Amino acid sequence: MAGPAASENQNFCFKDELDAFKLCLSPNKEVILEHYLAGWSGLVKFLNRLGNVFGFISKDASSKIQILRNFLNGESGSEYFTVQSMVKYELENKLVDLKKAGSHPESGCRTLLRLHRALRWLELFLERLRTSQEDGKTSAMCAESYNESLAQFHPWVVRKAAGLAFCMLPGRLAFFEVMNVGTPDQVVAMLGEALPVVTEVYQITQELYAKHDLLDIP
Ligand SMILES: CCCCCCCCCCCCC/C=C/[C@@H](O)[C@H](COP(=O)(O)O)NC(=O)CCCCCCCCCCCCCCC
Repeated sequence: MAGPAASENQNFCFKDELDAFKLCLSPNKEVILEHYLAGWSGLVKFLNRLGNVFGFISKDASSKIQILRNFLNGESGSEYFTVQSMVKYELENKLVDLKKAGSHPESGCRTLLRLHRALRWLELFLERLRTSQEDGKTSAMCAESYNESLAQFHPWVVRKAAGLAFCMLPGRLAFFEVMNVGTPDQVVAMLGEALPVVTEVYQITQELYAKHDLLDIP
């Protein structure tokens, strides 16, 4: 947005947040955890701008980001440089509860899997947003994306709460304004650029987790 509104919104632009996901792929296509978490932090920041009703969602995401940051800043931090090195390290050292929750209820692998599943929701939602018509309903786009992805991993009460929260989402134009990227055309163009990156990060992680049989860890 040009003019005075731009300065009010100065310290937030959705494009910067998605750029973190661009940074998170290393030259040999490994996922750099620090940037992956920066990407998620940006999304949480955006969610907080949408209002308090999303607080229970952003709290859960923040606490998972924090768990992973603690590993990254901890004494074995270098093992957590990429998602690939994290998986290798935690599996080799038996730091993951693979079948049922036991002595490692908050492993890096388990925690990242929750964010990874949410990234699929993001991918579906952004694609709907990108291709939506002027009168498109963000709440419906959000609910459809959720039902096709994350919902299958959530118990009834979480699905119910999420469904109620989605109803509070602003309409398409107001939503674009919160993103603070520019005109609707510019938002659509930005989404078109950002989506392939989100997709690639998702797919690389998905293949890694599938290869190690980690997609169902409790
Ligand atoms: C724009 C609207 C945002 C809607 C967000 C859609 C996702 C809805 C997720 C509802 C999660 C409810 C909170 C509870 C979750 C946990 O139970 C559950 C399982 O964890 P556990 O195994 O440790 O118990 N946690 C999760 O599945 C992780 C959820 C992480 C959600 C992160 C959502 C960030 C949303 C960022 C919005 C960005 C929108 C960008 C659009 C341009």
